Amino acid sequence: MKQTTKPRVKICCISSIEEAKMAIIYGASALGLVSAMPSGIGVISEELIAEISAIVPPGVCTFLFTSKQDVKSIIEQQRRCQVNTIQICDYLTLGKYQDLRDAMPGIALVQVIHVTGEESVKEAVEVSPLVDAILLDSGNKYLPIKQLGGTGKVHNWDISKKIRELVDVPVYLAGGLNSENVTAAIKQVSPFGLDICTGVRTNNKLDEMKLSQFFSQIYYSSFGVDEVQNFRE
Ligand SMILES: O=C(O)c1ccccc1NCC(=O)[C@H](O)[C@H](O)COP(=O)(O)O
Repeated sequence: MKQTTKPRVKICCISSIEEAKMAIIYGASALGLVSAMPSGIGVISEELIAEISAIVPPGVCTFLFTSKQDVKSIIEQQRRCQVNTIQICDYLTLGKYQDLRDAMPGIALVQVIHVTGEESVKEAVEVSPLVDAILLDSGNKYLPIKQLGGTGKVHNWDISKKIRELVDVPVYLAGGLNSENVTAAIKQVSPFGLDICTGVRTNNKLDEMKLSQFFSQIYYSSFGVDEVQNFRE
């Protein structure tokens, strides 16, 4: 996928209608709604996910983060939560992506790849034709208690860049982003989208000042990028 000079922004770990409204006002193009996970601080109930999802205006995507690995449970979860995008944070063990597509036409599928090393490149390239987007994060699904996101940690962006260049679907970059490193992230990886949780929060609550700084930084980062011509070709 070609580089993106002005990335979309997904604000994650949304935990109330007020947080959703704040993120949208500042310019979020997507909201991340985290359902049951083996670890992490961003989890909310499916009832609350459905409530938040219901007030999101057209043009803003609602991502359901799921740790479920079988398609039947994922389909049931989407029906309960009424989101328009499913973010699969682990890998599928029962069923196929096509089963999800058949059961949920119009619902976008995003597969998370936790970037742990060069092996992540193969993983991303193999899964990319089956999904609508890839999200590169810093979790570790091999730990005794899996970490599937919200780590606040940066991974190796050289690998992320390589993945972005090799796959034909949009790539979101996640993991430890904040207003201080986002310019470097955009320059180095040029992802389609940015995903942030910890970097815009204080004591687990969405922090308006950090949110504002993050969006301002992205706005300023998009000036002076000399690859715009490239993108237009
Ligand atoms: O935040 C959590 O508790 C969480 C747990 C398991 C999967 C996802 C989770 N959060 C949502 C995200 O995927 C984050 O937006 C992403 O990992 C980036 O997080 P951060 O490094 O904290 O910005």
